[in-house]
Amino acid sequence: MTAGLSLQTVSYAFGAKQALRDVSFAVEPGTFCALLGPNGAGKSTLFGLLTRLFTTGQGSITVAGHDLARQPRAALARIGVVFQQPTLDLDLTVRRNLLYFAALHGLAGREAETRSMAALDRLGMAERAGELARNLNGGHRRRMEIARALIHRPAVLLLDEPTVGLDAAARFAITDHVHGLAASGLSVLWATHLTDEVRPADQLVILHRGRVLANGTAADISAGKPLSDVFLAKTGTPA
Ligand SMILES: Nc1ncnc2c1ncn2[C@@H]1O[C@H](COP(=O)(O)OP(=O)(O)OP(=O)(O)O)[C@@H](O)[C@H]1O
Repeated sequence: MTAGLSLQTVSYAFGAKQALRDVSFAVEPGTFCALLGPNGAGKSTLFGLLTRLFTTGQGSITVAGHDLARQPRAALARIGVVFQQPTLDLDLTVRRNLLYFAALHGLAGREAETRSMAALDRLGMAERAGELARNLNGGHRRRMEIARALIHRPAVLLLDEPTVGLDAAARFAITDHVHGLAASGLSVLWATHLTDEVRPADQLVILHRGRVLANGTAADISAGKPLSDVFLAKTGTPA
């Protein structure tokens, strides 16, 4: 069992539509894992299961050693999530947004303040703490959401296509920051359909039609070829 994230033979169906089939992989602490799949591959369904938006009786998921079905509170307490759709209060300052989230985790006073500022600092956002969220550009709003997801000190960070809608510079900055978070010990699961967000040393899980087609380091899977070519060959779909 890993201290990070582990899935064993996880399946899920929406009625007759099988969205995930026997999905198994683990993300160790200190690892950036890119979950690469075309639209409809099952990435959002997987995130729904990891956050208990849905539950399944097929297979098991553990987070930092806690079984998600049997110890959901303990498991969810170790997960930080950045959803595809932004969920910020634009009329509050950056700092207030984080403090509200800290309160949801039972943190208040100086502890909440210290953790919020530390999380902002990790994302290079400390000097923006007093600004209204509305006045930030898309990249900085995303960074703020990532900072917010770190306040309760999760072991596992989930990000569902976090760079959608951002320009190239903001995409690069965020990808870089999150690689840094993985290097500092987090297990990061980063869902994307963009091969250029994956680095050779990253763990790569290719998901297609609900199945894991490959799981290894990106360098091993691409074997010297462009990852987009490998992806096309494996899935029949351009990345
Ligand atoms: N509520 C639902 N009811 C029925 N089928 C669904 C539902 N949600 C998703 N699906 C189907 O399950 C499969 C996996 O969808 P999912 O949204 O998880 O893929 P995805 O990889 O996240 O794609 P995207 O990048 O478009 O969000 C798809 O075939 C999709 O049509």
